Amino acid sequence: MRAAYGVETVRTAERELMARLPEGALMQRAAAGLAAVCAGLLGRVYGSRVVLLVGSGDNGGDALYAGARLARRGAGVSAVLLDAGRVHAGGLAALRAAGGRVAGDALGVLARAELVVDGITGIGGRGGLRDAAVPLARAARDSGAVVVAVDLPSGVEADSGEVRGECVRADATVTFGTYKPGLLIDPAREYVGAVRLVELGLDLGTAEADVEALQHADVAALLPVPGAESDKYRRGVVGVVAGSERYPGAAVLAVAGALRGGAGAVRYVGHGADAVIARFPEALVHAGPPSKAGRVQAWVVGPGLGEDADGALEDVLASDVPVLVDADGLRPLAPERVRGRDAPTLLTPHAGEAAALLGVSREEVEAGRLVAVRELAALYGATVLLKGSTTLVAPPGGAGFAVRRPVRVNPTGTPWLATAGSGDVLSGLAGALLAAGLGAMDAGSVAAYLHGLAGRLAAGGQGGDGVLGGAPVGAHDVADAVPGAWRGVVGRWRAAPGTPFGTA
Ligand SMILES: NC(=O)C1=CN([C@@H]2O[C@H](COP(=O)(O)OP(=O)(O)OC[C@H]3O[C@@H](n4cnc5c(N)ncnc54)[C@H](OP(=O)(O)O)[C@@H]3O)[C@@H](O)[C@H]2O)[C@@H](O)CC1
Ligand SMILES: [K+]
Repeated sequence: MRAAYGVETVRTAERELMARLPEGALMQRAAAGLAAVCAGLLGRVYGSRVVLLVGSGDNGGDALYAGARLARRGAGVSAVLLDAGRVHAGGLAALRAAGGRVAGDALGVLARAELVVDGITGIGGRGGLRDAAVPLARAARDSGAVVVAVDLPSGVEADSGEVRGECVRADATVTFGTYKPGLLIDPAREYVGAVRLVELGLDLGTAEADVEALQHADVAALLPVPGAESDKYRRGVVGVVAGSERYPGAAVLAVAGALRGGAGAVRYVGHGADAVIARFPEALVHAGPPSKAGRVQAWVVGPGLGEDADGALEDVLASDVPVLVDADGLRPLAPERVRGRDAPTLLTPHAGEAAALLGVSREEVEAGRLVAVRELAALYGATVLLKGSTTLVAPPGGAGFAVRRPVRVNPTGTPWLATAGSGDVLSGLAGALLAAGLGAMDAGSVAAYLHGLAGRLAAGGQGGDGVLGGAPVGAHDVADAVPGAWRGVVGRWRAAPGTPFGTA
């Protein structure tokens, strides 16, 4: 699990560590790690042209000490000081002693730079870049130099991933001690480039992470694997209420996701039965209502239901099993109806649907995704999966949830997934995992992880770190790629119990 901690937690841990170390030791660790990454990116340090953008706080100090290390190895290092009257004195002295200099013509040195170190602001930055810093951020971007952000790209909000106004666009970010939420969440993540963590020795052991991201090993441990005793009910039967005469395809895609998610069986209820059976003869179809369709261990309700959503939604919410509500199921959804349920509820809106539920604009949700997903989880007392370029999954919040648990951010997304029907596949996938017994947080975040990997596999390219290879795909391609994603995560063949050692 990759964990990201908010600024207050980082500062507390830093204070505790600093009290045990000689003065300045932490900054030297940071600067050494930063200089090493810069040297690696430059390839040849001797004779290179490096420009430091130096703000008035310790972020600027890191840049100056790293610049001193590069200057000692023969780089030509120029510091652009945002406020000559307020600069990290020790760092500036170190740079000068190593042969670096303060630049008079900021835009001139930036135009000739090979590498720019962005030390304008780190975790102390607030409210986007100030006016004096804006032309420097633009010149750094336009110079063609490699831009390395110190701790965070200056201008991003460390705790929320919001970007207010102008912001430095980095090719790489060297962050210290721990990841910060803003490095993992859009829109800020778009400005971060490749992230390198430099360990400082912070003790974050008892602190609660603000944001966490699953990694392959976490997902592999959570994926349900059938044993010899498994039957369809042990694997999980998922009910899918989706599709309509107008949108039968949503039914097919949600059922496809559910089958690929490992469901022991899928019960389909709705107007898309003929289309579902034609594509998936293994599905069990029913005319409805859902409560009369037979035993299920989780429901998925909403994709492509159109105007028919209300009755089926009410019927499903009255059940005592986990329910995933998506798409048209979200429109008529009253918070008290969800809060009153005993079994888990997982809501899976995209930004537009989340905006409608919160009564704000779509732009507001997209600009502040972490805040929006937490608000929805509090309003509904439910787990909320907010779809998007960095899909977030928030645990239920609000009254009765005193402990603030981390929001999960999905690291596997790809822009190729922004295609019609892709969300229907995700719903089916998450529904199957709910039916298999995963909690709503795990079901949502594991489904998002596999779905992202499947999108990348189907497209044939990587969607991360700004590199988008591959080719366009349809949602059905994504569903078809889920087994490959699953195999990739599990990563190794598991011997069936009792298999003699050494046999093929
Ligand atoms: N603590 C540690 O142990 C370690 C910390 N480390 C490093 O310290 C960094 C934190 O340093 P920090 O606390 O000095 O804050 P920092 O990010 O430099 O910014 C504050 C300065 O920026 C200014 N400013 C604010 N907003 C602005 C804006 N929008 N646009 C422009 N300027 C703005 C603000 O000005 P003021 O508001 O005071 O006028 C203030 O002067 C951290 O990210 C890491 O890099 C590492 O060395 C490892 C050890
Ligand atoms: K920075």
